[in-house]
Amino acid sequence: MTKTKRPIKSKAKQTKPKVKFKVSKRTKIIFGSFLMLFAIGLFISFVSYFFNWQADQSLMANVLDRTESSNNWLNKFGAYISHSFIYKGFGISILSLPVMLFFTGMYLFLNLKLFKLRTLWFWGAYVILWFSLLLGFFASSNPILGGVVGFELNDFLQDYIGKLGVTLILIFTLIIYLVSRLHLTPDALSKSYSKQKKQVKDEVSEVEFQRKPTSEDINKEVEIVIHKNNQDSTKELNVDKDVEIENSYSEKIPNESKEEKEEIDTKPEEQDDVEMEVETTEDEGETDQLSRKLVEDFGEFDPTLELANYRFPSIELLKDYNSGRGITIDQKELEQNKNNIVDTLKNYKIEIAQIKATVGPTVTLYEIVPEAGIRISKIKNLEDDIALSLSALGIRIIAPIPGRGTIGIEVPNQNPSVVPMRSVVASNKFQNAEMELPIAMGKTISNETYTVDLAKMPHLLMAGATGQGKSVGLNVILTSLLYQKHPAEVKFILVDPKKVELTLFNKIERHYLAKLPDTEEAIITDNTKVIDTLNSLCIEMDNRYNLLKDALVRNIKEYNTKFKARKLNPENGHKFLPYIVLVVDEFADLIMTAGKEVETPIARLAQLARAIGIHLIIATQRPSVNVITGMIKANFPARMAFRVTSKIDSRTILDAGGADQLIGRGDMLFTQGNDLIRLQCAFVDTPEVERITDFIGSQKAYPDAYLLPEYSGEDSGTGVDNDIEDRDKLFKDAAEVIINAQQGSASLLQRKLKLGYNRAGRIIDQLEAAGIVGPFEGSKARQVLVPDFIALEELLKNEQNS
Ligand SMILES: Nc1ncnc2c1ncn2[C@@H]1O[C@H](COP(=O)(O)OP(=O)(O)OP(=O)(O)O)[C@@H](O)[C@H]1O
Repeated sequence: MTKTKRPIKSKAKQTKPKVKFKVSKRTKIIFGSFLMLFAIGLFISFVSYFFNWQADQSLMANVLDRTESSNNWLNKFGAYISHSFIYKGFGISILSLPVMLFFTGMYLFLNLKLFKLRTLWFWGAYVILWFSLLLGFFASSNPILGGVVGFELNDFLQDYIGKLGVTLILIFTLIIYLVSRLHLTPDALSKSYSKQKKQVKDEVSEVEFQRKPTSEDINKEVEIVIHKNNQDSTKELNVDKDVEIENSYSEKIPNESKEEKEEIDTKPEEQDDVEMEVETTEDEGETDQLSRKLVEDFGEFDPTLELANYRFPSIELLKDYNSGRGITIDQKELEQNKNNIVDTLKNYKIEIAQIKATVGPTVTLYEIVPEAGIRISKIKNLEDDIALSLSALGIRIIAPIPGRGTIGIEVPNQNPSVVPMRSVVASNKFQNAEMELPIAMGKTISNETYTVDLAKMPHLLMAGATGQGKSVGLNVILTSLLYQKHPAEVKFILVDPKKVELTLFNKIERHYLAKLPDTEEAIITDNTKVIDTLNSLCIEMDNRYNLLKDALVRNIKEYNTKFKARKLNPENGHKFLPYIVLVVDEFADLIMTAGKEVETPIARLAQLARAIGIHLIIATQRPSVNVITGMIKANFPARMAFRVTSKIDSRTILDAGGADQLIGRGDMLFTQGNDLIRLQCAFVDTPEVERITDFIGSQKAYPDAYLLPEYSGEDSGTGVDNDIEDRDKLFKDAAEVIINAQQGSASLLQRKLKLGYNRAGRIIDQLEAAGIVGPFEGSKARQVLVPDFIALEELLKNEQNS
């Protein structure tokens, strides 16, 4: 996308340089050197004027007389020009003029970009005028300090606003200069103070470190290295520390010096070549400069600022089901199972070389290494016999375990332990997860917390027979996100045809939920609303793609980074984009009632929405092929299967058996497209979710839920029908806005009346039908056919009468 866009942009600019660079390089060098020399001459004559100005006063009347001479180092010319600029002009502040001229000359001489001089000249003139006014105010008796301009200006101003007024003007204009030119805001001052303090501190501590590393330093070192590099030994520390210091050093400096470096790098190129490349860099330079300046002034854009005081729910809101008890290992049970497995296999003449057990929360994995020459398929076929001999449900044989070279037999524990949500949320793995949308799903068979990134999945299909843990699973996903993501960063769209499962999330509507404009409830329980919402989400997707295209980025992460760095202008429609997670409970129900109408937008979203941060989670009790169609399945690589009732269902959801042999209560199989992992889903109960949503709901919220674009069905939007009854409520307001601005555009209505794109478009159509705006004219705004409000009133009155 980037590659194709750039040439177009530069092509458009190709016409410009021809006009801009008409002055040849040679002319520039000649003119530049003239300016520099002239500036030097001017400076010399100004300086010498200060010593001779009184003597030269009398000379001014007959400058052209050859017999007269002046003490000015540039003789009569110097005396005359200095007199005009200093005495009759701006006083000593005019000394800046030769400096500015010199720089201009230098820029021309070196063929640098002249646009940078605009600021120099503007602020140079500002300084000259300000000093002239200041010196005219304080030193009016000495005419060469403030010059005639300074004196007269003071005189003029004092006649109207008095001395105090002039003083205030001087102070105010000084503030303007300090803030706008030197960026000296109180914030910046305190920042630079603390930065300097930190730098001094760092230097001191570095010196101390080099002199004599204390034990504390070494500890710190260990921490840092472990953080960066997971598998290191203490011996390597010193080496790593060096790397560390170097890294931080080179990380610290560049931000500013990078700029310089870039400039230095580009210089030689610029001198040699005035073609396209020069233009492109100039363009980028300008945007970069502007965004850098904005970031310097205001810092990076912080999407969480509107709810800056938002507090994340604390872990205390979750219950500790095991209250300190870990997984209990029943040695007797382990021994018994082992013997049973060995004996059963022996009955079929399968000798075992080695056996090892890993105890998980719900199942124990026995890994066996059979004697050489035993066929794996033979063991696989004994699944039922082993189950019988162990008299246990839910035995699963994994032959072989990928990557381990062993055969696994999963045997359910007699006393399975619950995996509390609290324990997974508190785990380091989840807390330090560097993921966009981290989810703490539960624990693996080896009792490790299992976290996944929803953004990477990118969509999840969830199935399980009734009562096997789907709703708990959905709550685990949602609460994981609530524990990690600020309301500005993620929004949920919840579809709950059962009307009971997700209602608790109603309380966080204005924090975390997204909904269609003009709807009361954010949680969707009505199937027709689902269709509207899905279509609206498709519009949101298209809008987001346009924004991404415009920003020349490939995905939402890059887009948001660019937006935070203030490189995207909000006035062009750019905004921080939160992730959107659509959760559909009971998908089968939806497909039964709405069929294709739901399937098409879901499939479309699933195919395209990953890059723009829309992720789908679909849960169903009945994973039959008419519910999870091929089209849907192909676009949902991540699957989460709780216990299902038949092998066929397991195949539909996982493309493999196994889900029918799970033991329920959160026991599940999870795949992201490759390996199947058996997990025990974390458990979060309704009262816990309620506590979390209460906690969030009691805090300050946004004025409304995140509004999705309006979608109003297929029959609206395009037809131009002048039916007064059917007109939008805001029709008249919209007409007034359009007439006031004399510009017929939907985006104007969107901005002024805060409408969705579709609604604004529909109103424009109605305005066209009513004869208030003209027809669509491509990229141009529509013509406004009504000149003023009186004409509008008349038109509307006539309509009503007719
Ligand atoms: N991860 C888990 N750990 C322990 N127990 C669980 C877990 N998940 C579910 N359970 C138990 O199973 C019960 C039913 O779970 P859940 O309500 O999630 O089922 P479901 O699949 O949503 O059923 P339905 O489709 O009928 O709504 C829970 O009340 C709980 O007792």
